[in-house]
Amino acid sequence: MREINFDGLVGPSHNYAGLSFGNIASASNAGAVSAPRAAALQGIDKMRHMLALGLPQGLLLPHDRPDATWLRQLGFAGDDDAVLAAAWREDPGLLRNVAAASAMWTANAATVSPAPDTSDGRCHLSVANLSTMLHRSLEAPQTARQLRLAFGDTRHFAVHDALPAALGDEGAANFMRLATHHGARGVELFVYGVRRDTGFPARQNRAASAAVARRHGLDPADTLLVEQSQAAIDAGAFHNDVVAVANETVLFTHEQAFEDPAAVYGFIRARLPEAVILEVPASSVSLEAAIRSYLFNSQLVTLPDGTMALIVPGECRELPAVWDWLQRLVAGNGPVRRIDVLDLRESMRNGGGPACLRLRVAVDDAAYAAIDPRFLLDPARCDRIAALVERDWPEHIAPDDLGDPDLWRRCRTARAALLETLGFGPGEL
Ligand SMILES: NCCC[C@H](NC(=O)CCC(=O)O)C(=O)O
Repeated sequence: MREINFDGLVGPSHNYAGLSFGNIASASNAGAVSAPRAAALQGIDKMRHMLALGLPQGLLLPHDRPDATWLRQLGFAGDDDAVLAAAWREDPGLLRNVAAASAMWTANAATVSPAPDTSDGRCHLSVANLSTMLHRSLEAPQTARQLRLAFGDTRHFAVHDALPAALGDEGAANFMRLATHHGARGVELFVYGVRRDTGFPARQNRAASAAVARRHGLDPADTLLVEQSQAAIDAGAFHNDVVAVANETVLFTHEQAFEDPAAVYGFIRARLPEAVILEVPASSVSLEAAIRSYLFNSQLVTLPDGTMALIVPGECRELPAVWDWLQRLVAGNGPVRRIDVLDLRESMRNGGGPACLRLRVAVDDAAYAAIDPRFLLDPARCDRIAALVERDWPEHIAPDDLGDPDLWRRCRTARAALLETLGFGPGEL
């Protein structure tokens, strides 16, 4: 069995509108000028890097933005440009929401339970409703269409629609799986937050996590619902993957990630005695430093030789406490043998690190062969996409550009050219 990372390609409308309350990077860069072309190229470089490490790599596509179809529900009428112009005039905030390129963070696209864990032996994917943030709540229908195309073979895959919006669900960013290896039956941890009336929102509802586990046919004995710590949410960890990441036998976590860490570690150790829990104490790396550097939003991956690599964002090098800790991690004789540093600054400035940009799907050979190959990458396809991005993606977007009809057309044309290059017919997505 192998694990494929499906990265979201950064869409041509990538911008800094400051839409995510509780996401400190998004709020503090509100109003800045974005660089969609550079952002997409940084993401493609990450995909190329994974391929060069000998790992399979997939792609999910940018959604249609700005989304005039969604605005029509609000009573705006006419052709797309008329709808967008009216929204910009009457309520610019609405236009900012429908212009967000946030589908790039595919860790929030769905929750995935690989076949060894489920009762029917298929890989189950539940589309996330992302209902806590307006701009992200638009994503589910287009995500569902893509996942149904990519994973349409029902002998191997089951794709579930998003849960009702009242139960906020943010997908795999609040989910961790540990197993002896990708192909073994694993334990699945669903991390939720408890809603309060003040402070930053808890985006993942406990009942949503439980529903996903139930729909996927998981064995309750191998499933744990875990409360995210209030301290982590308050410090800006709007998703659990900002403070913890797991891969096969390894859990890499901040000491303050969970409300009751001892219960989490105890459950893992009881089910998976060979588990290695790498807990970073607050005395070495504070929650604040963890969130600023996105240390835990790294991709922890198993290389073809069986050792693990940690793919970290460049910001980790800028904080001495974090960088020192990483040096100590590779110097020890543990499972993580290499640290690769990637520049993802454009995505990071909206609160999305390496792990946010990817959705993991573990499959055996037969299921791998059943995936629609248009969603899989090799170096030549990466080059073709990069050439298109160089040609068609806007170089910069300033906040007021979002009201410019030229930008809307550019975004539409760029996406259409991408879909055509990748072999998707008109109306397929
Ligand atoms: N997993 C990383 C998700 C980051 C994402 N940021 C955003 O949507 C920022 C968009 C903006 O502010 O324009 C979020 O908070 O859900």
